[in-house]
Amino acid sequence: MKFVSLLATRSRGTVIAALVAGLLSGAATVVLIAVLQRVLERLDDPGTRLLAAFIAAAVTVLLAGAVSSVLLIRLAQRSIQGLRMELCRRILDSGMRRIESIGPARLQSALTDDVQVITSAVSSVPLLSMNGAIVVGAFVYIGMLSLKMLLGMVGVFAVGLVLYQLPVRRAGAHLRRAREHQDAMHAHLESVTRGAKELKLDRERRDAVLEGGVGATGELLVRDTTRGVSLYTIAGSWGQLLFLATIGIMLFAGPHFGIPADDLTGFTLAVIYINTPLVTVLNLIPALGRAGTALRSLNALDLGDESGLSATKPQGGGRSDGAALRLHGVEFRYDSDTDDSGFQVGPIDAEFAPGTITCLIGGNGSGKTTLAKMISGLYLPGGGEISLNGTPVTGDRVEELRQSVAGVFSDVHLFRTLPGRPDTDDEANRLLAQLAMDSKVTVRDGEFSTISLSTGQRKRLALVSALLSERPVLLFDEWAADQDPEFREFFYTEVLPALRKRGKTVIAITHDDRYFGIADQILKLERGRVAEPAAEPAVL
Ligand SMILES: Nc1ncnc2c1ncn2[C@@H]1O[C@H](COP(=O)(O)OP(=O)(O)OP(=O)(O)O)[C@@H](O)[C@H]1O
Repeated sequence: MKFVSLLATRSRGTVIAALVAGLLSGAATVVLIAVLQRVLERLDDPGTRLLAAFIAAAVTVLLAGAVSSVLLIRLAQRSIQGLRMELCRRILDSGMRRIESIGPARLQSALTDDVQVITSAVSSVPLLSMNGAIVVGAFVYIGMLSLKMLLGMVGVFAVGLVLYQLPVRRAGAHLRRAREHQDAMHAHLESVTRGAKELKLDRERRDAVLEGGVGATGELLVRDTTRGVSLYTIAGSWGQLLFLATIGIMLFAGPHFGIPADDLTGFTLAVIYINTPLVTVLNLIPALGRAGTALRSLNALDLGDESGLSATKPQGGGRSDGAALRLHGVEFRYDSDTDDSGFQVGPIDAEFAPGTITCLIGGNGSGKTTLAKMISGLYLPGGGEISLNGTPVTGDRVEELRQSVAGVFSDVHLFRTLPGRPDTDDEANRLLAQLAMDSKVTVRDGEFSTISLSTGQRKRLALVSALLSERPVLLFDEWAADQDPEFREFFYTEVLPALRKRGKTVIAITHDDRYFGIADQILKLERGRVAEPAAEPAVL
């Protein structure tokens, strides 16, 4: 039903128009079969009226069917696009923590596999409706010939339908399992593409990923998909069997129930006429079953909804010199999947003033990135309060906080297009020259000419993007870790002080103790808490 509403909610008018055209095509089918039967009864001289009726009915069947199909094709394509947009919106409206815990493999699988399966099913709807209209039309015609025949036929089909449900249910169960294997397969495929270097250097691991991962999961996937689709196909071949059974029963038993020979001829004509449409409909049902499973899987994506936080446009934030951030007892907890250990960052009290540089330091896993995600509004603190320019960040002010921060995280995604004003090309090219990237990359119409670069070079482009965004708060998560000594020095002694001079609030997560001296404040984390007493900035 979800599948039907997927189409119906897009455009009620188009659905109704397609339905009316489909009904017209079905009604014309009734007329067409009736005309054919009359012609067969008077083959010697059918007459021009029957010829005209035949042409009119045939043209109406084709035209109305085509109109219905075209409307449904448009509707189907719109539905697919709507579904894709809705899914992307749901992902982006979801909390960062949710996105991280669902993981890229599952999200990728939803955006590609599930949407693809639904796409192919939605694309088959026009064919389904056209053939469905013919089948319904033929049923109506049989009913008009004789109610007894219709009841007999409906009876046979009802039994068939009940029996049809048995394999269909089992098929559904197999396809649901196949869907789970598909998620696991995505994770293995990601290991192959992203971990190609490591796998080439480690034969044992490569075999494990190939045989134990892709191979083993692939076998399960093949098994369950084959069983599911085969069962659907077997169920579909019931159609053929029902056909023969219906014709046989009617032709052999009909005369004993007083059904005239002419009606039996009309009946046989109608049943043979719907052979191909019926088989088409039955063959398309597996695709609908798979789409149902995919839709359920998409709905089961527990993405949550933070859209309320970004519903209103931020009042302040955006471009300004700097922003005053204050943390009061903020904390965040990662819960463990297996036990109740988890990891807690905070409660933390801290202040970040405009025109200052804060170095956020501490050992690996001490909570620096987690704190940075709270500071930038990506993680909502489980307790405590963040204030931005003296106003507590609650509810829809979270978006204001997010839009105030330009963050370059260690796993930064580099976009080819630059943020901000359209006239930034000159400024961007000047920054590229300062970062010694001008021989490799240029900016034109707000786009980098290339982003196929080394890790350190890509980080420099990410820095250019962050600087151009003109946000009041700049947050760097170990930006210099991938840079050569010369550029490390440049970053700490030129870039950061220049930002401070412009009044920006600068927060740099760093392990580079050589440069701690540039900081106005050093915040050291140990096991998620600020180390006491706070370390004093060393003098350069
Ligand atoms: N995605 C996650 N899921 C569950 N726990 C996490 C996750 N990310 C971090 N943690 C927990 O939080 C702790 C702090 O991680 P965080 O990334 O904030 O540390 P960090 O100080 O930035 O470390 P590093 O210097 O290595 O980057 C980790 O030790 C881990 O226990």
